Amino acid sequence: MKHELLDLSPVMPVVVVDDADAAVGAARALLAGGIKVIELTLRTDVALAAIERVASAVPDIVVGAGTVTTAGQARQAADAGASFLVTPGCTERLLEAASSTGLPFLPGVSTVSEAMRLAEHGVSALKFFPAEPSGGVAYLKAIAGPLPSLRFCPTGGITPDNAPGYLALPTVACVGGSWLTPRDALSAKDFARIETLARKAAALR
Ligand SMILES: O=C(O)C(=O)C[C@H](O)[C@H](O)COP(=O)(O)O
Repeated sequence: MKHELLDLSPVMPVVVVDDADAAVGAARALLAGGIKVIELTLRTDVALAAIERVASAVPDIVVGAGTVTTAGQARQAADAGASFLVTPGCTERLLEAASSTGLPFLPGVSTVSEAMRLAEHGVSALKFFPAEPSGGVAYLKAIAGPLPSLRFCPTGGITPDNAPGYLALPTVACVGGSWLTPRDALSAKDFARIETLARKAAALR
């Protein structure tokens, strides 16, 4: 993944959508709040349709696919118009499939060896997942120490309160989190609330 994509916003919103229309509204609200990127997770049946809709209806936001766990999903996300792929972990097959899409790829890692293995394949931007359960800021500091050329997007358990601690690390480009798009706000189509959360998140760095 090109580091520039991670530099678009201090927070990568991780969004679980049940409705493609709500995804479009959420993307517009995030953008209005100053967040220029959105990760739509392939956790629901409508996710691919939502990626397609957001990519065409909100061209100013960079839309990626999250929770990509199989080679088939990597191809489907690319076909739907995703601009990047995020995975919670990585396998040989997934790495191959993601590489063959030509899309920027942000694979999840939580150990030094996983990070080193991906670095051998030329992947230098990594999702640190699950960030808080794995050991948080102190743990990331320790694993990033011997790998100073890598950059991380910690995700999993990140909140507005603990985000600044991660963002202060030189190896952290941005953090990922679902708190900008609460499920109840999405289902109520409360986009004003999402915009307010986005504005606060955009000001984190
Ligand atoms: O779906 C994926 O690919 C994941 O890696 C999991 C998500 O990143 C986390 O669910 C977001 O974590 P929270 O901000 O703690 O809700």
